[in-house]
Amino acid sequence: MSEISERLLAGTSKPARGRAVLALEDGAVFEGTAAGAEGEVFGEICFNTSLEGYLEVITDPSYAGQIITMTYPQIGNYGVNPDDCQSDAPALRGLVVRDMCATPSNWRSAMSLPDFLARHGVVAAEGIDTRALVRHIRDHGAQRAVLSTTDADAASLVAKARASESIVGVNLAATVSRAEPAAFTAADLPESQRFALADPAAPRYKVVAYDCGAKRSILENLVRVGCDVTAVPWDTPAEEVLALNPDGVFLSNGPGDPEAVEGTYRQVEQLLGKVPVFGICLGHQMISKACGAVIEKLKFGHRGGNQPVMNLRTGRVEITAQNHGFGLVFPSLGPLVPELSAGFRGHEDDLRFWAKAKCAPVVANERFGRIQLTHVNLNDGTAEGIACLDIPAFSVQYHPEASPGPTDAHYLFTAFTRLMDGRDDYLDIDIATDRLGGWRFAEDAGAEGSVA
Ligand SMILES: NC(=O)CC[C@H](N)C(=O)O
Repeated sequence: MSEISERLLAGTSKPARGRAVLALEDGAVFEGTAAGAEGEVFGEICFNTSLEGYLEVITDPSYAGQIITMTYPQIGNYGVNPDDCQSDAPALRGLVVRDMCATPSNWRSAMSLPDFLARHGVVAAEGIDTRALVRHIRDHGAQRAVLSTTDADAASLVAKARASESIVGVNLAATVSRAEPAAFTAADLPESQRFALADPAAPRYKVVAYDCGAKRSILENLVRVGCDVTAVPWDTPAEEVLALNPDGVFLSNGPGDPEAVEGTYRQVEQLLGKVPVFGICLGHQMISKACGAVIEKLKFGHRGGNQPVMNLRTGRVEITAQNHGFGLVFPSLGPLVPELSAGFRGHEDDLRFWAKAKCAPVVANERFGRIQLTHVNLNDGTAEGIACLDIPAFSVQYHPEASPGPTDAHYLFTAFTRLMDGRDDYLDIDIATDRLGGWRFAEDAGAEGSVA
């Protein structure tokens, strides 16, 4: 068993029993039964709509500071497999489900989910009316909350939620980054996934990855498309990164408020234009911040595996995995360039305008030249991706690595390799030939770049 798997499975704590109560700052209270560690935790209450993949959600460092409820009612059915984990410990503060399964049935499972949560100190509740809770969050927005197995008094808990710290303005990336640089190579790919995944491409690109709480599967996908990855701490000075002479720099996902991660985006300002850059989620927000953009807090965010996104350059729609609570305000990047923005009438708040206009609009950014809006969320018209046209850099707000979720957007990893190859058409990949890239049967489909 790998060192990481051992750490993930260590411990002997048993799940708490008895009542568990969730209280929100607006006074809403939900009662259930304890299904994880004993204790009392504070965090932002959010929901995730994935039908499966609870383990990837629980161990995704981007959930630091949050209490997550799953809309899918049965959680834990297939147990805990360390190879699916996205980091070596859960980062979220608490978990709320309708029905927790304590007796999983799955040949890959090493233990039950309640045992796993108890061992890692994650407070959890089951038996909560999660449909009511999710509707409440949708109507009233994400907010501060407390989940407790030690205090069952509603008034006391609501007061505690109101007195708790907001995640806004807090640098949570620093809490889940790494202390030292480390290589991530083909040797780090989990053995047990070989039955489904193609062998990685031979390493051709030296990539430095800013680790602001990177999901393992992102690093794995970079390796699979031929990157030799060195993961570095979130605030590594740009000069140190450039001294490594990389072919490209990758900016990872990460938790919390991007405004507070100044130690990363100040470095990105120095890197843009000097080396090809690709960012995912928080990484996309870091590129946006480096370009001087405004980032807004979304009402309740996008978390799940069924978010439709249109690639405005190709007109293709991808079903994507997402996890973010903040988003780029695209118009804040600069004024539109009329001759590159067909149907131009000025900036539109609802970016679905550009989907209807069949146009990927371009703005003139003061710092880095022309920037194109490449991807739009079709549910709510928010920005999901940008590409710099005068320097080699692009980013997406969503998760091409999925884990959990659909693999339609895998082509973006291939696109990064094409960017490092110096190709102007790096983003114009037909997802029909690359959407399964990396999976073993993709070899037959002729997936580009992702198989050896
Ligand atoms: N998954 C991520 O990288 C999350 C990005 C950021 N912390 C947000 O919530 O918007």
